[in-house]
Amino acid sequence: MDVVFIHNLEVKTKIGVFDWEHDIEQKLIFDIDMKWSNKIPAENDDISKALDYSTVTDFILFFCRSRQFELIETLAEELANRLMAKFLLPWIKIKITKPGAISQAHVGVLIERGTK
Ligand SMILES: Nc1nc2c(c(=O)[nH]1)N=C([C@H](O)[C@@H](O)CO)CN2
Repeated sequence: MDVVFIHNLEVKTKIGVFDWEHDIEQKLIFDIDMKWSNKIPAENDDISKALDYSTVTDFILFFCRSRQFELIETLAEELANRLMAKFLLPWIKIKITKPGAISQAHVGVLIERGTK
């Protein structure tokens, strides 16, 4: 399976279940893998046939700035739905890490949607 990935994407957004989190921005780190056939873009050396990771990144940044959730689970689910619909992705894996949440650990969620 071919993949286009965006790893270690840092985004500042309003996220969290507690009242004190509702008005501040916190850092999240996204690791995203998207199934995409890279053979045809490679054969044609043509960005229009590729899954453009710059365009996808811009969409993620826009989405995170325009929406607010309590759970990172909800953010992951909504983002997966939106990315699959907009870019016609058959499969996506999204990992979101919330580095400031617990000082002693890395915590977050990982979801996989679609058909591998
Ligand atoms: N599974 C989850 N657990 C927790 C979340 C979450 O989004 N998913 N969020 C919080 C708080 O917002 C926390 O990050 C504040 O530091 C707690 N647990």
